[in-house]
Amino acid sequence: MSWTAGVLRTSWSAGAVGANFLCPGMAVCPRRAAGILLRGGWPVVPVSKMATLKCELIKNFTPEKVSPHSKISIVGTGSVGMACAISILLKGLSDELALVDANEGKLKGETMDLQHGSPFVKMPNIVSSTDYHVTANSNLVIITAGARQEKGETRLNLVQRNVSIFKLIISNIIQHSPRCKLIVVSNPVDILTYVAWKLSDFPKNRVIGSGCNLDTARFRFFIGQRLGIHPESCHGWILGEHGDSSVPVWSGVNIAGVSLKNLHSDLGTDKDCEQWRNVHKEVIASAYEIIKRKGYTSWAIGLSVADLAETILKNLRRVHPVSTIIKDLYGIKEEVFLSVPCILGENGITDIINVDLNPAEEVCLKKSAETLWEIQKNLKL
Ligand SMILES: NC(=O)C1=CN([C@@H]2O[C@H](COP(=O)(O)OP(=O)(O)OC[C@H]3O[C@@H](n4cnc5c(N)ncnc54)[C@H](O)[C@@H]3O)[C@@H](O)[C@H]2O)C=CC1
Ligand SMILES: CC(=O)C(=O)O
Repeated sequence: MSWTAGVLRTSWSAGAVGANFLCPGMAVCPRRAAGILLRGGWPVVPVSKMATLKCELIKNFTPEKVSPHSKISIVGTGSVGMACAISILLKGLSDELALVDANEGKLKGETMDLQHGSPFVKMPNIVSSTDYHVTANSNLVIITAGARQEKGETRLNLVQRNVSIFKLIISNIIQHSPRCKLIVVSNPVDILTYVAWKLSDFPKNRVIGSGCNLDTARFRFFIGQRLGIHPESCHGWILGEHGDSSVPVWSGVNIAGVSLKNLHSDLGTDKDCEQWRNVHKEVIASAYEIIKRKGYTSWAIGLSVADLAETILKNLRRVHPVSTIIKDLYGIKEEVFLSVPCILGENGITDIINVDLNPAEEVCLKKSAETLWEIQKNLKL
């Protein structure tokens, strides 16, 4: 591990270690460089001693130039960013993970803490810096930086503070990774995905909001709780705005292809004697409840973002409810981002699944779009 030129780095390949600990060219035979001292915050040790042991242990075949093939960067190392980081590390999704945050002390602490877990994960490099050069050539950049809700505060209330932060972040990301895919997580996520799309000038397929991926996970969890079935086997979708005006698609809820609506026609309506619509109310209340109790939400969003990252990096073409521009769908005329089921792969969002919404669901979606547009149209980007 080393802290040089503002980058905190771990690196295990022969060439990279040589380059980090010694000067270029020394990886082949560090013995020659006896007497040169290490730089950058580390104890000054005569290189000859360390190099001798390394030379005894390792016969280097070829100096290795390391360039990551599947690099993920996370901007914002707060509760959400670190939950994303650990979930990605545990899945072994990328060969380099870069972390950026404005708070240098916290960034260093979080990076060191993750690096010390390296023996238990299969990712060679964990790097971090307050400078975005550390994110260079990322395949995927995940943005979790910004203000979070206080107890009882709505997501939409965060918009102005986080738009200002995004102006700085997006210009830096596109400078260093002009071909990356972006996953926006910071709230209000649908509006900030629009902001990221506008500021980056990226094609729409490469700007993805985590959107209702989390709401849908919560929906499946609560359905599973009621039925005593693992959430993985409970199928159902929440679409629209992440959070308060999200839309549950009751007609699509099924277990093993058996439609719950066919079994119980009042499902999701106020006439329902079992009040299944409370499941959706619980989904909406979840974030407020968790924030009241622990101050923030983190684990479920981290796991759900890692699931999106896996689909993208492995080009799995799985379908996820993520936020994308839905102008001209469902009669929506404005440039708003809302969640619909999208096919994801190495090019980001390649296709959208046409969901047959009933008139009431379509009205709800349009209402969300209007609410978001009312805020978006006044944003100064
Ligand atoms: N879309 C979703 O489903 C969810 C979204 N969120 C949102 O994620 C965001 C982050 O939440 P937490 O991690 O709990 O907040 P946090 O306060 O723990 O972390 C935010 C981090 O952003 C950093 N930051 C602030 N300005 C920055 C800048 N200009 N450049 C780089 N870093 C900067 C801060 O130093 C801090 O480390 C919030 O907007 C929250 O509402 C949270 C949970 C779920
Ligand atoms: C905070 C937030 O957006 C959530 O947990 O749903």
